[in-house]
Formats: sequence, C-alpha cells, structure tokens
Amino acid sequence: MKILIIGMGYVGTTMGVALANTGHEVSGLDVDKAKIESLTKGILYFHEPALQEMLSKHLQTKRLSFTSDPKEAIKDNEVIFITVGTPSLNNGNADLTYIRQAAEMIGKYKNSKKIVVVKSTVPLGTTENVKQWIEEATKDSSPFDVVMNPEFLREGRALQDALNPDRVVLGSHSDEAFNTLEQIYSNLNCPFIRTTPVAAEMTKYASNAFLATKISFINEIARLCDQFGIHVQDVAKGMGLDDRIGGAFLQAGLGYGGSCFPKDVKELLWTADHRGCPLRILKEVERVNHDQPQYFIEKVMKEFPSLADKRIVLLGLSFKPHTDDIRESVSFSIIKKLLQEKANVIVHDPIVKLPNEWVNKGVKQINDPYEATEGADLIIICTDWPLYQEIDWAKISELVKGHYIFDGRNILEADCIKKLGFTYEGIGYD
Ligand SMILES: NC(=O)C1=CN([C@@H]2O[C@H](COP(=O)(O)OP(=O)(O)OC[C@H]3O[C@@H](n4cnc5c(N)ncnc54)[C@H](O)[C@@H]3O)[C@@H](O)[C@H]2O)C=CC1
Ligand SMILES: O=C(O)[C@H]1O[C@H](OP(=O)(O)OP(=O)(O)OC[C@H]2O[C@@H](n3ccc(=O)[nH]c3=O)[C@H](O)[C@@H]2O)[C@H](O)[C@@H](O)[C@@H]1O
Repeated sequence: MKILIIGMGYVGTTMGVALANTGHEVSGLDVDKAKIESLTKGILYFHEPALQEMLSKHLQTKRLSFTSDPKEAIKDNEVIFITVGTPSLNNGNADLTYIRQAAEMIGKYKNSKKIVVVKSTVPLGTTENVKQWIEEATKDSSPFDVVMNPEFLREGRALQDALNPDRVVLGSHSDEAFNTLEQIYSNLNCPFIRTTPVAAEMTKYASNAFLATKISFINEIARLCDQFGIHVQDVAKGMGLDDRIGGAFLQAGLGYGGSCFPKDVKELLWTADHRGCPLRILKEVERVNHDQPQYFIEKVMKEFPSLADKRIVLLGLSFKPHTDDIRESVSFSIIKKLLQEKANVIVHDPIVKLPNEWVNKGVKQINDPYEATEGADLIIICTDWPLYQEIDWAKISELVKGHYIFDGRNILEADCIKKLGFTYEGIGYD
C-alpha cells in the first residue's frame, strides 16, 4: 500500500522504516528540510539501534523516500499518518499547533479519498478536531476517514517495538478505515483493538501514566528501603515475579525523563483538572518524580556538605541508554544543582555531545571514561548505559582522588565496588 507519513521525528522515521520493511511504499514528509536532506542521503540524524541499517536498505529497495513537498505527497497517497510533535505548553496542556498545521495541510491539498491516521499522542477529543480542521481547510468533496492509532514504542528499542508491538489500538467510527489499517498491519502478530477515537487517545495517556506510576511507586519504596537498609532491587524482584504485578518498570533510580512521560502526565493532569475530575494519584506520581533528583543530591551532600570546587564526574547525559535524546533528561537537573553548589562538573556520555549552553556554563565533556574520572573527588551515575557496568572500575579506583560513587540508576554491584575501596551509594541500595 502507498503510505505518507507527516513528521520525520523519532516516531515517524521509525514507522516509515518499519512499514517499508513490511512491503509498503512509504513517503516521509517533514517541514524541516535539513532532516529530509539527511534522510534522503540515507543518514539517520539521531541515534537508534538497528534503524540506520534498515533505512539504508529500504532506500535501496526504493520502498522508502522522503520529500518536503506536501502538495505532491498528499495527492499521491490515500493513507496519511500524522506523527508530528505534541510538546507541552507552559501550563501543561499539549501544544496542538503542529497537529493543526498538518491537518490543514491535508485539507488544503486533498484531492481524493483519504484515510488520515493520528499517531501522535494527542489530548482527548483531538482526533475529532483533526477531522474538523481538515473539513474546514478543504474545497475537495471526496470522503475521508480519521483514525486514532497511538504509538507505544520506546526510544532505544524503537525499531524492535515497531516490528513487534504488544498490541495495536485503533480508534475510529469507520469499518472501512479499521479494515484498511488492519491490512496495513497484517504482518503483526499481536492483538488488535477496535474502539472509538477518544478511547484510543485515553488508552495512550493511561498507559504512559500507569508506567510513570510504577516508577514513582518503586522510587518511594526505595526511599523507605534506604531507611531500613533494604536493597530495593531485591524487593522489586520479589514483587515482579507476581504475574499480576510484573517486573518491568520497577527499576528505582533518579526518576523518569524523556520527551513523553513528563509531558503526557502533565497533559492528562491538565485535562482532568479542567473537567473537574482531578487525578490525585497521578499528581503525587509527578511530585515524587520531581523530588527524586533533590533526594539524590541530598544523599550526596550528606557525604559532602560542601560541593564547592569539588571535581564531580557525571556519567550519562541521555534520558535513558541507547538513545541520544536528552529531552527532559534528569542528568541536566542534577548538573544544574551541582553548578548551584559551585562544583566543578565533568561529564561523559558514550554518544551525546554536551550542548553549548552547558559548555558556556563551565561544564566540561571528556569522551574517554578513564580520562574523565582522573582526579575526581566523586562520581555520579545518571544514565544506565551498559558501558558503565563494563568499564574497569579497578583501573578507575587508581585514577580518582576521592573514592565515592553515587549510582543514580543502581547499576553497579555494590559489594564489588566497595571491595575496590569506594564508598558506594545507590537509591534504596548501598
Ligand atoms: N519519541 C517517542 O518515543 C514517542 C513519541 N510519541 C508521540 O509521537 C509524537 C511525535 O514524537 P517524536 O517523533 O518524538 O517527535 P519529534 O519532535 O522527534 O518529531 C516531530 C517531527 O514533526 C515535524 N513537523 C512538525 N510540524 C510538521 C508539519 N506541519 N509537517 C511536517 N512535519 C512537521 C518536525 O519537524 C519533527 O521532525 C508525539 O506526539 C509523541 O508524544 C509516541 C510514542 C513514542
Ligand atoms: O509515549 C512515549 O513516547 C513512550 O514513552 C515511554 O518510552 P520512552 O520514554 O522512550 O522510554 P522508557 O523506557 O519508558 O523510559 C522512560 C524513563 O523512565 C525511566 N525508567 C524506566 C523504567 C524503570 O523501571 N525505571 C525508570 O526510572 C527511564 O530511565 C527513562 O528516563 C514508554 O515506555 C513507551 O511505551 C511510549 O511509547
């Protein structure tokens, strides 16, 4: 089938590659010409495991192409996915500017029957608005359907998730649209759910909100574990083996970051408040997450009442491993607090380049982990990159000045690290 995807970000690019891989003929459209230029040359402009290889492959099979020309792209394709961003406004509400622009663009250039699929995460009721925005912008009388089809992939394993999702949720009022989407996804071996657009929108927000809740829940339990000298990992393992609970998303640490959980939790809270139906549990989830970096810094400052002029090496800048995405990364909340305490901050990340804004504030990046840790007074781990488990901590113990490790992701074996002479502190783990 011929498919157009509007918005070549993390989701749109991954989807495009995955759909091309299942035999569809996919065009990717973006307003950002630099992204289109890069993708057309076969260069993935962000880091995502395995995606580069498959992008190159499907440029060669010619099942994947990219364009900046909305008129031709919309005319040529009957099925159009929208994967543009829905960032937070200052009040927490999602900014629908890009969604509306995409809808109006479809309306403007639409010349025949279309199925428009909203893949972006959009607030309750938005899919109906998309329909209206297309109608208002079009002179063309041929029919069109709108479907809400939320995306559940995770960064760092986006392609794997796109090729093997746990479920496909489709929200529409049209059987024909349901059938077309099921045909597009016919190679996927997972349950399909047919529902209304607004229920599909809610399913996406409720899923992210629930996962965020698991994280804040275990982080609070970890704080109590700290009080009693309990290893929270042991507790999470014991809980997770119960099928009704499940072991995923019970990794205590610095809290959740990224481009989605923080923004989607805010949006759902905003919507609930404005309907007079506040979500009390979710409010606390957000509060616990907000306080988690401060809780961690307080642990550090118990050992170091003054951080002024201390050489602190911070490991990990991305919001999670296997991605170069730093949107809402907790690492930067930690760096900010360390700078407020007048510390001397050195950072390391296997793939992220420190943005200039932070270089200008005096933060220094060193690309070799051994060179970075040389002369350190203390080390802070912010991202659970496997590299930080694999590096030679015995060698590092000979390079540092002070033997202190604060592990914000609980990734090191405390006993082994302590044997090397380090004082080790995790979260709910020491
Ligand atoms: N990043 C993720 O892991 C996931 C994101 N989502 C949701 O998917 C949506 C997209 O997220 P990302 O891919 O991370 O965003 P992104 O910011 O990486 O990409 C969005 C792209 O849309 C483009 N764009 C904006 N307006 C446009 C227009 N009128 N026409 C053509 N292109 C336009 C931008 O230039 C950008 O390249 C969001 O709603 C997000 O919440 C859902 C699941 C996973
Ligand atoms: O809507 C979205 O954009 C996506 O948001 C999350 O995916 P993502 O943000 O890529 O990454 P996660 O693996 O969920 O991690 C999010 C944050 O939670 C943290 N986390 C995760 C799991 C855990 O046990 N503990 C924990 O602190 C991570 O370090 C990271 O900062 C969801 O997992 C996806 O299903 C969803 O599609």
